[in-house]
Amino acid sequence: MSALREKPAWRALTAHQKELATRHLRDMFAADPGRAERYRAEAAGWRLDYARHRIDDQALEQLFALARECGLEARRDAMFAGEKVNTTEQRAALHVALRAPARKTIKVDGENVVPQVHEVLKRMGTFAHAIREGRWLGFTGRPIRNIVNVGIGGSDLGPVMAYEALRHYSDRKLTVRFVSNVDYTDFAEAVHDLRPDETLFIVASKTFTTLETMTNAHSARDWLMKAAGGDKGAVAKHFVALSTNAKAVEEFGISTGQMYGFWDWVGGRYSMDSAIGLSTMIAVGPDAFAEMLAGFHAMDEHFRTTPLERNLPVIMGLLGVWYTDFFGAETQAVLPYEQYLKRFPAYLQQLTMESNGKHVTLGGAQVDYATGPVYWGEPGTNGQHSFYQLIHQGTRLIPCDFVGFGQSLNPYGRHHDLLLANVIAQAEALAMGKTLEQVLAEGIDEALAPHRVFEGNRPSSLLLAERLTPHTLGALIALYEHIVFTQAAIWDINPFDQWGVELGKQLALRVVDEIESPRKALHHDSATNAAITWYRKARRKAEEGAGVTPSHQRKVLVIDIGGSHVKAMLTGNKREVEIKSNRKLTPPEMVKQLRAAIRGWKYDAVAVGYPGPVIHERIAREPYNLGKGWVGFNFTQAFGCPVKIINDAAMQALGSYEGGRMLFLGLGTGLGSAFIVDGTVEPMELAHLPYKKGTFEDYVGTRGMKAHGKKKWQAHVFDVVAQLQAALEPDYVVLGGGNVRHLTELPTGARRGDNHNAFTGGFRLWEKLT
Ligand SMILES: O=P(O)(O)OC[C@H]1O[C@](O)(CO)[C@@H](O)[C@@H]1O
Repeated sequence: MSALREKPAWRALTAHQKELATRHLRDMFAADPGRAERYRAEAAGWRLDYARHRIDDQALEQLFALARECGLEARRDAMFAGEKVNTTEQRAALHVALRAPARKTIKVDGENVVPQVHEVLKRMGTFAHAIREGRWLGFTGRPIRNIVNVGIGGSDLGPVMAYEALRHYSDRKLTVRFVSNVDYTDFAEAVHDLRPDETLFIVASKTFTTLETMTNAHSARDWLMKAAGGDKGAVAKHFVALSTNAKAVEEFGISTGQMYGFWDWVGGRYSMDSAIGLSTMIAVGPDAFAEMLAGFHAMDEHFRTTPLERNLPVIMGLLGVWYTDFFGAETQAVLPYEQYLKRFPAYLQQLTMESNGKHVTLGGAQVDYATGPVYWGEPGTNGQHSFYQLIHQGTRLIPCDFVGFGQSLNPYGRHHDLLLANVIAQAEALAMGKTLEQVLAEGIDEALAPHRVFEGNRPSSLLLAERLTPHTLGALIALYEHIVFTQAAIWDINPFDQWGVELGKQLALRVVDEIESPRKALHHDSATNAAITWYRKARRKAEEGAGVTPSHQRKVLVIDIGGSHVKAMLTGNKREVEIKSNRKLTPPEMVKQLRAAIRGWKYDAVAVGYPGPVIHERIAREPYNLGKGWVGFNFTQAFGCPVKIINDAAMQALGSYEGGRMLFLGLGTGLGSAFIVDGTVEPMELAHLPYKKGTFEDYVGTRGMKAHGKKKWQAHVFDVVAQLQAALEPDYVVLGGGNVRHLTELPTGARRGDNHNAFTGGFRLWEKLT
């Protein structure tokens, strides 16, 4: 049995629950006139009424004892002190530092992080003012009016929720939208009525690698480029990034001057008050954003300093544990009676379920008790006409959190009275119910009476604040963050990691590759294989319907760009065409000359092997041995058909690939490299790794051959291959590139490549449908 179940308080609670399970809230209220007053607590503008819970003083005492036995206070203090409480990622979880006043000191690894936080907030404020005052201009000189936040999970849900919640306070001249889903419909609908020259994209991603966000960000850039006629300068005016990954942001083409950073000690779902909140700040202004942070901080301080017995997050967290572990409740409903909070339940789903959906303890042991419940909800009163039936008369116990405000932000007639009357009445109806006697006394027919009975005894919290303001919103969010923390402390789980999202992500990458390579054999379970096969067919049908050439009939023009020549070949055509290249060759010039050289060739798609880094099929850096203008060049427009770009070594590697784990090394002027594992190509930049007194390239590139002579060069090639074999453990190595012909023999485990394989690689690239 787990240590938790052995704790005295846990045992006492188990016993006491048996007693309380038989008692009705009706009776508890009747027997205890002071109940409502005693079971009420306040903090940071919020009033928590928890009298309608199936508890008594003894249950509460034991719950607080449990919290103490589980070391809640020490765990909380460790979090606030910047200790690495996220143990599986060896990180602090210091979202509380994001809203700490400038005078505070909070250290991570000995460094006070509060000044950095305020530095970023200041920069965000300057930028937000520039947008709000119409001083930030788009590529045609028109002011930015549209803000599109591109992010997902914590980089979307928090900003959307806060924008919706604070819409009343927002600048109505601005249009603020959010794109998260990899479904292109999300993007298409978000921008369909927007002018590109008035639109700012905020690419929000902690890691800047998230598939959905990067896919949408690239589509956003294409959308802008199309309108800006390929003018790359437009990116600087229309894109900012919110991230911890400066390198990836730069590779995408956003300068660090337009990046607002945060830190690895901010978890994605705890980040809406970091730079990730830029869209919120632009919408409501830096002052209101600061007010929201003050609300967060007020609740943080309450959680940090108030005794457990009067501590809102602790009380609510423990009540959640009470129902989850002692009453077997599976879910928790959150029901805001405030239309502006319509996205609050969705936001809470990530906060609570990504945090506490865990099955092992901090020490890695399987738990033998239930952890995080399913959070769900909708704004009232809408839910009343939908799922409340089940809460009132169904067979499940569903604790509810009702949220309401004393004043409406849009007062009119009786609307707010009706709204508040409903939330109060729902809490009462759930707790008190209606007995058979009461039903019969109303003159209801006996046969019908059982259908009209409400068992009652359904628990709920009623959270009330005077008015929805940035401050009360901040405090409300912090309240739930700390509820989650309290529960994690009891359950002895890590609320700050999210390994559970990884497997699906990995498999999706494998499946997408199989979908796009329709000839690839499938080795999943039979149901997965059948689903992929079904979709491959649907996809082909859609392509045929859209008049797109199906992959098996497609004619591909492959272009292999090198420092001295650009070579091209067409599907089904053995003839290779080449033009000269040099240090001045620009992409428009190359396209012009090449088109002249291949006049009469008909193709549906182009594959380009580019001598430099290519990330997500986009050129990431200008080439060393050619002219300028390659980054961001619109090849699709230039060739009038879809174009795929890949690193040149990776293209040759793909053409040389015969399955398994293959390391490819291109021995030429430099050293090209790529690794392919089970069909997935990973371009590499091994050339510049340190080797002897220089780098690999210095010894095995043409320069190395010239400096040391062919014999020594060959010895260096053998040595480099041996080192890489030891490090990467490929099944085989393919040595390609122009200089491979100078090798008199080959290292063990190596095969000779063929430059022609570059073309095969280009054709293979298009075997994957787009
Ligand atoms: O901000 P990022 O790095 O794009 O991540 C987005 C989301 O993806 C997750 O890592 C997993 O779904 C979330 O925790 C996070 O909020």
